[in-house]
Amino acid sequence: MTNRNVQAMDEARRSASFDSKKMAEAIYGREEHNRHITAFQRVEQALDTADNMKLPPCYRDMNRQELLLEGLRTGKVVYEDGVDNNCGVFEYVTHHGSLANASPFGLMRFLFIPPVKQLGTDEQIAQWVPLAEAGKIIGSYTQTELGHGTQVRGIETTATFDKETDEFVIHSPTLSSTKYWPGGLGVVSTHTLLMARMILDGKDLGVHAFIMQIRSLDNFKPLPGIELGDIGMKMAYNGTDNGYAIFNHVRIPRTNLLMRHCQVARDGSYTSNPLRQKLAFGGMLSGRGIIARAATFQLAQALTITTRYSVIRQQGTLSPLGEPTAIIAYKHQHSRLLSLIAKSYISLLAWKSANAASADLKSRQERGDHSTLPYIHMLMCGLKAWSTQTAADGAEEARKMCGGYGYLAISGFPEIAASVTATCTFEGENFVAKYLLKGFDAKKLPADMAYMSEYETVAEDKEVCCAAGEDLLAHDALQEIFDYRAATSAREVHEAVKASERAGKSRLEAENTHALQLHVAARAHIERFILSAAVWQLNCLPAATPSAIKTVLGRLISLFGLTAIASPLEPFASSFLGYGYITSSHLKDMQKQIDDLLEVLLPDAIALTDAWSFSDASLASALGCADGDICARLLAWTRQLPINVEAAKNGGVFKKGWEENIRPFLNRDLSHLDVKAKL
Ligand SMILES: Cc1cc2nc3c(=O)[nH]c(=O)nc-3n(C[C@H](O)[C@H](O)[C@H](O)COP(=O)(O)OP(=O)(O)OC[C@H]3O[C@@H](n4cnc5c(N)ncnc54)[C@H](O)[C@@H]3O)c2cc1C
Repeated sequence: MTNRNVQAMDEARRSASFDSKKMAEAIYGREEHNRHITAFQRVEQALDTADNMKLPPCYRDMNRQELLLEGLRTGKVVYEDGVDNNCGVFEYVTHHGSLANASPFGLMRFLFIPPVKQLGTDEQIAQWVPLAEAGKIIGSYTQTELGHGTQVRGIETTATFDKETDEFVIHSPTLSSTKYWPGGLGVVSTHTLLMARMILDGKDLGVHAFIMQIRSLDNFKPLPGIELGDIGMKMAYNGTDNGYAIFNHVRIPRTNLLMRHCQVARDGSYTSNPLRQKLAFGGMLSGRGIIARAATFQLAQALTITTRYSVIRQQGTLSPLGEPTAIIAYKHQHSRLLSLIAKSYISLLAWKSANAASADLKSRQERGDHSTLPYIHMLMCGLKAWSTQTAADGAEEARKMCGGYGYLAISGFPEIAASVTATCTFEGENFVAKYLLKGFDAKKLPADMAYMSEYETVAEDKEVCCAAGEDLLAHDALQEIFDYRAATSAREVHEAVKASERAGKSRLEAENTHALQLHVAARAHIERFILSAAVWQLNCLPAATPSAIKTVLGRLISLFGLTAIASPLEPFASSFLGYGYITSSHLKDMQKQIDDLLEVLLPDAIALTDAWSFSDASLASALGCADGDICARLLAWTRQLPINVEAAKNGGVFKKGWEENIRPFLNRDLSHLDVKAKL
């Protein structure tokens, strides 16, 4: 008997205008794609998750401790796979494609080794990095305190230098200085990279980074003077032990201060690079890039599940003959789906450009050139903020598009949506707005803001976009519209801030007064980067890339640009309308182009999500299996749920519930009431 769902999926796959494997090679690079596939296969074999008719272990009933044990089991397999096969695929993601800090070992390559390399001297790097890379120690990153999250400068934990013993004394002086949140800190890590205020001769020199051993490597007990614990269940990330720590005058060697950019000598004298603070937080740049990329993958996972589900799920009809219609055919469904698919691709392309710029900064810094640091800092903050917000909103939207089934744990959505939303929270600062204001305050606009000089005035500028009809699909035309919005909104808010300052407000107060306009200006500046970066990446594809791939990527870029401006569902669309550059006639034309693009891209939907190459096991979704046999999987997994297995053993009776509550409920004595009910 042919399976209708499998057949529908086959047809949807065959309708594509391009080969999804070739697309995968275009977005990942051929070698990386192969490495990615084989690494996931190896790990899924080792974790016994390759058989997709079996309920994935993450859906077993588990309490806090069992969830952590499962996180340790899987995290260990994944970390060891990386070491044994010299493979970097799982350095930043888990076997489910979440950001690596969802695993107890995941902070090591993400937020322990990179800052050590960035802030440590050559000897310190040689001492600590090989130990961490080989998994001989387990590292975490300890910054956030009960009283201090976003505001890192407020950190209260102290590291006071004791000249007598050549040691720093680490101490939590107040309740609010309790370290709270660090991944891996609660019960797993042996060492942590600690952010604490350095006190030398009674003088507070601000926040510095230290390496600190926190547990004995022999019996694993917290070292004397250290209280450690797990912070309990979270919305997601329950396979790892976000923890708390309180330090009571704990001594560490002076040489555990990371000393590439600052030094404390044996006699207690302090020297530092004037750029120390900027360089100290430079380690965060790569972290932000990693977060942005991981959030993009999680959005792509959610969209893969929803697209597959939408192809086989039939409800209602569009046919005059009353034949059932797959929900993907409904415009409301596929317009949201394809706009989000476009965003996921554009997000990855933009990340590639930002990552290249960040790598360029790194090599410049090795030659002592830090000139592009402020720009890259702004770029990474802005991209991270945009990608994580887009992914969190998009994953939630994708969940809703699967109706009630998207609300099931075994759909995979609760974990994806709840874990990707955390990426908006950590590394949360947004420097873009301040950067724009500084740019205008400077004598000459920085290079990345130079495009703004083409739009010198705000109120008097009555330019109107000259593109119309199909010309609005052109990337150049869209770029001009994005540039115009970014320039005018930045210039306008700068003038507003200046006016508030002239009226007697401090800069901080003025910025707070105009915070919403600043937010729009920051988003506009980042989105114009994102658009230009995506176009750049498209133009940089190797000449051998099939033209069908280039065509579809070009369409996704147009769809991204047009929907940002003209879709009624886009929250920032109105920001394009200022100063009459875009008129109602443009909007009408754009909506027509969007409609046409949606029709032409619809047959490519499955191939576009296949190209991300997520294995069934990594999606862990009964709705998202590649073959489309969704009903079979839903039912098989549902039957294997521990509650149903347990009931089946007792003839279909959920025994504990029956004995403890249901039977007493049904049999309760109602003789004191005048109740006539009798079976
Ligand atoms: C899953 C997860 C993992 C984490 N892992 C780690 C880790 O490994 N190590 C670690 O050290 N920490 C970790 N954290 C902590 C994380 O870095 C903090 O939660 C984050 O920095 C935000 O701080 P907060 O929670 O104190 O929020 P707050 O700073 O209190 O922010 C609350 C709200 O106020 C707003 N706000 C705050 N200050 C300002 C301002 N100046 N201007 C405008 N708005 C403002 C914020 O935008 C937010 O909306 C983790 C957090 C999560 C959720």
